Amino acid sequence: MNGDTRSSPMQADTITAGQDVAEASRPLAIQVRNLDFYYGKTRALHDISLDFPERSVTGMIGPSGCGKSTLLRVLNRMYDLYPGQKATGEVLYDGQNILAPGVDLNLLRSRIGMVFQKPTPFPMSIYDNIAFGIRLHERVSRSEMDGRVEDALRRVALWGEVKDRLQASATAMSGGQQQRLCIARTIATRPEVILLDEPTSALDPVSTARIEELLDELKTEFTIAIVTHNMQQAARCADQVAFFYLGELVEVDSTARMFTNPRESRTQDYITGRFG
Ligand SMILES: Nc1ncnc2c1ncn2[C@@H]1O[C@H](COP(=O)(O)OP(=O)(O)OP(=O)(O)O)[C@@H](O)[C@H]1O
Repeated sequence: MNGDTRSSPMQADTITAGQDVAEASRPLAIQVRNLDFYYGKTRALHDISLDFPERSVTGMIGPSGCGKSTLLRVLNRMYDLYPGQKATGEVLYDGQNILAPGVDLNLLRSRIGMVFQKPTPFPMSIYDNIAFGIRLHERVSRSEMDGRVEDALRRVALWGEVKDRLQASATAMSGGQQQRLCIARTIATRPEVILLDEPTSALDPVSTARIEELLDELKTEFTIAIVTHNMQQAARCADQVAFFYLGELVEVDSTARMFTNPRESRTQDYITGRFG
């Protein structure tokens, strides 16, 4: 994994079954190939192959327990923190299979950042929440750090709200502010990919709308994968949508096609609310 991966050499020369041709013409940030995932002996993902085009939003939908979060946690090897969990197959990122031994996991997680369902600010100041991740990976001067913190907070439209209280505790912020802070913390380390696991499910509609607007801006620079239970959110935010069912990827296609003319009856049933 080297410095700038924005000009990834990977192209969608092999189009994953069902993947939309327009999406497939973009360079790819991540290619998942024949991925299986096990919690102990239980197989939670079955032979998943899915492309994540660069600088676009991939929405991951499906009923509870179908494996969406599991896949997200594979993409930055978060599962490695838990014994007994195992992934086989390939996840190609920056020309490398990140499931292989010897991958620098700290570096990987700084390149593929993650935002969780519940806002998880560290119990420290707003400033230090952002600075913490940067300090883990880089040595920067105080003035550069000030600039990086300001930039990250501006990107998530928080700067105006917090610039006069950067030393206040992050845990005293509202839920919506905390989630934007967590996104700022993630982008401050300059990742290429941002994984979001139901990032707005604990937020009110106004905070949700702000995060969705933010995603629209962030996708000009970052590759985004978002797990959501909210069909409207997937329709509003995603460029392509992947539908999972019982650990399998049923289909993936452009958002427009997925919500108007899905190929599979299971997808149709799910998006029209017949189950899940
Ligand atoms: N730590 C774990 N140990 C054992 N099985 C697990 C664990 N975490 C998840 N599973 C199982 O793996 C499957 C996929 O779970 P996962 O959380 O990925 O689904 P999901 O689609 O994200 O669900 P939800 O929408 O409810 O968050 C489920 O059958 C779940 O019970």
